[in-house]
Amino acid sequence: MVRPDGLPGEVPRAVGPRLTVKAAESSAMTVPRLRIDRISKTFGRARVLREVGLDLHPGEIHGLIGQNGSGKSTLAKVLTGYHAPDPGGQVLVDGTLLRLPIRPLDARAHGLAVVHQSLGLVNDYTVVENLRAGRLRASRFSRRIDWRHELTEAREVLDRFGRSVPLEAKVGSLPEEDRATVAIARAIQDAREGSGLIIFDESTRSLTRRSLERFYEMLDEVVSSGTAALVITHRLEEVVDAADRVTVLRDGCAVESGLPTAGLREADLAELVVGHRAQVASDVPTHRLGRGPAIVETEAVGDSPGISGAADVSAAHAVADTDRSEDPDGTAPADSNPPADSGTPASGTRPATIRLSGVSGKVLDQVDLCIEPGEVLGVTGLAGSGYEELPYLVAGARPARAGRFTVGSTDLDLTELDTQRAIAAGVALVPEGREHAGLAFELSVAENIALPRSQGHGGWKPVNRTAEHSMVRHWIGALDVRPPRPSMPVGKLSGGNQQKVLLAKWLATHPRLLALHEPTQAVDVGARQTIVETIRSAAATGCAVLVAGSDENELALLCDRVLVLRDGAVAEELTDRISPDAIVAATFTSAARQALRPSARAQAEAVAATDSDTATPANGIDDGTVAPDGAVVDDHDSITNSDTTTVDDTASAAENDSATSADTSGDTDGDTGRVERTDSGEAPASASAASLTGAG
Ligand SMILES: Nc1ncnc2c1ncn2[C@@H]1O[C@H](COP(=O)(O)OP(=O)(O)OP(=O)(O)O)[C@@H](O)[C@H]1O
Repeated sequence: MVRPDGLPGEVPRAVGPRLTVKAAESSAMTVPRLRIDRISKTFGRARVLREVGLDLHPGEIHGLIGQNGSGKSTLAKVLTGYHAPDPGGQVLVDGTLLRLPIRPLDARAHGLAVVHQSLGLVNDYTVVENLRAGRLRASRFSRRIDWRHELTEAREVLDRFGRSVPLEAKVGSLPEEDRATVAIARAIQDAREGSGLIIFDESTRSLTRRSLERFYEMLDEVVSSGTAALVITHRLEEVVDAADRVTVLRDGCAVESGLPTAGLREADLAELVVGHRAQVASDVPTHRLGRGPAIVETEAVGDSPGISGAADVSAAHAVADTDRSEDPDGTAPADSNPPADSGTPASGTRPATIRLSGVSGKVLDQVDLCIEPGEVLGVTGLAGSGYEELPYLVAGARPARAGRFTVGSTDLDLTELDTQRAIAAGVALVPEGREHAGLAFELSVAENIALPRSQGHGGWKPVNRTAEHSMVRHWIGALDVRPPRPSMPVGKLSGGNQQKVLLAKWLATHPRLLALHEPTQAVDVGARQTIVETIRSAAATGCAVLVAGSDENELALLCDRVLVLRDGAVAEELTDRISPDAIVAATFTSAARQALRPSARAQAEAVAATDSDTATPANGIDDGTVAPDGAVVDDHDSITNSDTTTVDDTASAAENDSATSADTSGDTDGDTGRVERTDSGEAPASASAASLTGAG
């Protein structure tokens, strides 16, 4: 069937409203909470948003999806005033036209909150400081901050999440899931009943299944008062399950705007995202290689001295020796850098089984496992079960209490392993949290990819620029990094493209063991396929791959074998029929995944059933089929915390930033020698302000 809009694929089915009753009533009766009309944005000569239009209704959860680099984060940043849009567009909140570029104070006054992809936390601040920044109150008498009160407030906010995050820990020392929890909780605490809207830019990406379910429970509560939410995500299942409607960006254009999600499947959304049929987890064949060695497990949960943060992982890897001169049997891949770096290991590599024995960390206790060359082994479990530690322990990035790493005649004591030795032995670690542990954002794509190979044992090695250039080009091509410009600062790439660079950086070392933590986080459905294929190609050349992940879809796509951990030990091994459902069942020891937003789904299905003959058109929801009474409209007065002492005025910092972000400075394109005009105001005035505004 040919679509009227000329796009590939079938016309999406107009399957009737899947809105919650309140959202549907509101949409029929009220002005949109947010209306974006013809918003465009150009960086230099690249137009990354093209006349985007989108309505967000009171009480709805609206998904925003699209390929990496399609402009989702840019749109979110336009809405907070971080970017000035091109002239010509409009943004209205509850019918009120906002001045463009949006002033952060205006955004705030209209109840517009954003959790940016980078989470916007200050790593050196504690959890309570991050949660309460901008809201801290001084005692009336002493004029000092009442920390007891602040702790109570912060605890209450986190309790809603049902996740215990240490309130006085520095945020930089927390695992990604806790960091995401803090950022989301901070936005949700500001939600004002019946008004405002919250934008979540890929903020759920590091939430494990339970936390995701809890997140949507909370969000459901928040939107049921009339607040609206825009959820930017690559997890299509999240959109199908939890969003009322969805907007799809492709190359900066809204190819669908406000499409009801009722009746849509992940595959439909994938097709809309990439423009053609793409593989999703439900397409994965249920048979798998299933060639795992026997597993030995033990029970008790151990304790160990504190784990050093992952923040130093990248730097340590970067300065580590890549000569592998400590490799006693000479089986480690050589540090060759062939011009046509095809991804095959250097000659002389003899694939050998990797044996990990008695591995104990903070949670892991005496775990034994083997990974065959060419095998992709997944490890998963509930948060805190220990699976997240494994990649870091084998890469020397966190201290092990005990354990050995054996491959060929190389036998390493994990308690003495550091990142330099691990790299020398052919272990590459792709950590979670690329922002603070994986990439140097100010450096170019080429510099990041070349970093692990650029330093030798005891000093700098001469660099063969030609070989390096072709190696970098090879990996940019293999992983389809967009735009394919080696000279582009990594910080200016979209999140998914940054993830591809991170992977390229370590694949380029031709590791013998590639240890990955959440490797397809924040990548779109098409890029996920590319990454999966690239990892499998590395495996096909003899690399052993260890994937620690919480995303059952990713594990099902990628792995030959999956180990499910509980309480620091291997509890189950899946060797065949590795489907997302099988992984979830083994992880939660329950039969099925819970729906993310069961109440809304039930309501939507009921509405869809009764109104099936008056189906909603694909391009809008105002079909007048829903009874008008009970619509939720709330007036929203601007908030000014005049009676509170503010320690950090994030809004004004962001405003300061947006004032300077009017496309004035040049970004030199090293490939062409051209100077391109780009947004100069990317870095807000101070690091803390940048973090707190969250953009970047
Ligand atoms: N400050 C900037 N200067 C130049 N180009 C930029 C800048 N910020 C973003 N871009 C480019 O704009 C395009 C859209 O990026 P954006 O981050 O909005 O994509 P996205 O849809 O959020 O992608 P992802 O899903 O990977 O996060 C990308 O090509 C990106 O490289």
